[in-house]
Amino acid sequence: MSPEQMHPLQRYWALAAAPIQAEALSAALALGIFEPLAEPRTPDELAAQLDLDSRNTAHLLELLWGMGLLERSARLAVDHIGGSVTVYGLAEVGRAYFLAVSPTWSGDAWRYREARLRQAAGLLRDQVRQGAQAEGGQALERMAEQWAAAARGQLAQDQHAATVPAALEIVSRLPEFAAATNLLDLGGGPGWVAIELARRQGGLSGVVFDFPEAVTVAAENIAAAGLADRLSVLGGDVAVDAIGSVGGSDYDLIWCSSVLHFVPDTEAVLRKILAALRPGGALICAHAEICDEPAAAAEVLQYYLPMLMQGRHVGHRGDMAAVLRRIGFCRIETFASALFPMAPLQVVVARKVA
Ligand SMILES: C[S@@+](CC[C@H](N)C(=O)[O-])C[C@H]1O[C@@H](n2cnc3c(N)ncnc32)[C@H](O)[C@@H]1O
Repeated sequence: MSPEQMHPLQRYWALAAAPIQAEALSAALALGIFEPLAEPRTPDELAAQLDLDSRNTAHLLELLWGMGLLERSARLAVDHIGGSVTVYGLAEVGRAYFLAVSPTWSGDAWRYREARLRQAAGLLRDQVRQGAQAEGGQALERMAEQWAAAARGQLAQDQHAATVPAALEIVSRLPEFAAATNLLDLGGGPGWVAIELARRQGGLSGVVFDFPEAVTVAAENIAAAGLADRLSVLGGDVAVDAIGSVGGSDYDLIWCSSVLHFVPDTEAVLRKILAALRPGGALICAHAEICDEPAAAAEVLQYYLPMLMQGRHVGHRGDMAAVLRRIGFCRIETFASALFPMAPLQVVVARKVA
């Protein structure tokens, strides 16, 4: 049905109903419903296995099927007299992202996002009335610890499920990638982007820069991946500390995704990036920008409004490219990438003059 055929109130009613779908997924994760459904089962079989109410298990499975997480099919009844019974199994998306044994398991990342957004929604009214609450002196330290915890949890899951495949796709468009030797993954958290780029391109060495607490996680992952001879870590605050080099040589590729929203002065960090690149080197920056088209703007804002209300930076479409041009980057390309699970991100590739 096209949007013109929908009742104008439908999208607002859908907002009121969204917590039911969110809770259905939340309950499925909490009750461990996806694991047994790796093999198709009837609602009765599943309910018996997990000690659940049979009737309401059937209702929940029907909604999860409607949400695209499960597949539904008919199976001949055991006694062959009662015709067929309905069985539910995992759909592709359920198997890839919500089965705990999957390498792209994203259950914790989804739960984290859902809880954070619910919490942020609860603050919104007061933030509009009173503005952002001032953060105390311990704020940066606490934030660095929270990012380190994220690097062990939801951020690693996000990287395996989305950021790494997106990064591999994005660099495959870049003529510079095949010849790149020195990479910086700026604000790289657990470091999986650097690790997978290094695996893809055997001539690549590099550095993962992040808060000291977070890069210890990256260092562990690099060691476990057997790449400690090519990748190292550097801990610091990008707003104040130097961002290093590879063995004294400038970087020829800098990857920076979803980091600059968190720094107080984006332009200052971009100037630092420009200085750290060798002539002809490229920055790839993936980040959210607010679009001019209303529905697309709402899609971005539903995730980033809480950050804006805390006083963080989220620019409008084209802002980042304009700053990069102004401070001296050249050959700037911009495109939207839908390979990220929240709203599409803007990808800006910008080069230092050769
Ligand atoms: C949203 S995560 C993105 C991580 C990674 N780039 C990705 O796309 O998966 C933001 C990262 O930026 C790092 N970060 C934020 N502010 C920073 C700062 N001032 N200095 C160093 N790292 C920072 C955080 O620790 C975190 O790892």
